[in-house]
Amino acid sequence: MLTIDVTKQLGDTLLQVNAELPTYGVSAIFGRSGAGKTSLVNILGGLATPDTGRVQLGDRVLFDACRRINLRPEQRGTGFVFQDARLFPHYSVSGNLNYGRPRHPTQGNFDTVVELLGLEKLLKRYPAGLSGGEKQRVAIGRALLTEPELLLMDEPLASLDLPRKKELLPYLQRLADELKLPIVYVSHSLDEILQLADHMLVIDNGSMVLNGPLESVWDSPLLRPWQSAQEQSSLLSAKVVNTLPAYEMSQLAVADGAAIWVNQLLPLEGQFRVRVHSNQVSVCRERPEATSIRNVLPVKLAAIDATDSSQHVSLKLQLGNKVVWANITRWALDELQLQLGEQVFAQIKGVSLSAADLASV
Ligand SMILES: Nc1ncnc2c1ncn2[C@@H]1O[C@H](COP(=O)(O)OP(=O)(O)OP(=O)(O)O)[C@@H](O)[C@H]1O
Repeated sequence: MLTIDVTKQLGDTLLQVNAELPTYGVSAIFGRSGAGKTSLVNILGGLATPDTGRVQLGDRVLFDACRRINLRPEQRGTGFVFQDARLFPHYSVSGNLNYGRPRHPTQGNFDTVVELLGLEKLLKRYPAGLSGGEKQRVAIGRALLTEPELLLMDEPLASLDLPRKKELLPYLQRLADELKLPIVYVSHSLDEILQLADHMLVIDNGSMVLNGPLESVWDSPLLRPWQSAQEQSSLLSAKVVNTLPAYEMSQLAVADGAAIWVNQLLPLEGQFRVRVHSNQVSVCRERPEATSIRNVLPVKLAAIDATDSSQHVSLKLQLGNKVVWANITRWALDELQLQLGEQVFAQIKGVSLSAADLASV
């Protein structure tokens, strides 16, 4: 576990976080601009000192105010990747990668990292001739080659334009899948978090609001204020149980006895997280016949929540042991006279589930 129990006064904002993060996979730190995300990762890496509290990675105490322990950044075994790559301009890519490596590096590690980040062809080049995405790959490689026990990434995609973001994301996914190294990943993009994270900590105005496995945090009503109506969604873990190659469709089992079709051809047995946009879910009292919609699922109406729009409500639909949210108009709610606990049918358009809504796990 990475145990964080700290406070720090930041101007008018009091940063106050008491959380445990897993020591595997990617833990996202999410929040608005100015929430305290960077201050928190700086505390983890030893670049900022908390006023009170403790930070412990496994059985190593990195900071303890009471015991006056405060390991220096280089003693903590943490690698840093910032928004901007911060490469040394006068060193080649190879020189940058070798900077900060341990005196007795793990054999084969250099080649593994170079391969993982696709840096083979860049080794002799200099930072001035690299694209933003290439520079970030070198910065990530340099951080990994210090052989850290924890990798801290502070919005590594933030300074890149959309095509570069798309180019770098698969490398980050590979890192997340292949490295046995905990990664703390700061982001204000739920799209990025969906693709990369297993765990999520949400900070608002310095205070921790949510912390837990991605699906449970995603499902929390407390996350709603961060999502516009278009962004509201449910996250379901799912296994591919059937495919129709001729139509490039795959069926994912999302809950006990419930499966949905998506318009992507995915590997059988593959494990995915699928995001279902609440605006793409509608409800019917009776099972529709002869419909073009591929996904018609029996669900139970568990709650009717107000939204920040006077025209819409959010329906919490129990699908086996999972939850799917649907946004419908108040008009439809009144006309259908839906009752809590009632069984209805949820319709989800298969074509509404794009590649960006699927993340392999
Ligand atoms: N050393 C400091 N002294 C005073 N105020 C600070 C200090 N460091 C940060 N702050 C303030 O604390 C708040 C949190 O800053 P921080 O950079 O951690 O937020 P953030 O969530 O990373 O924001 P962004 O997403 O914009 O990078 C901000 O209001 C910032 O102005």
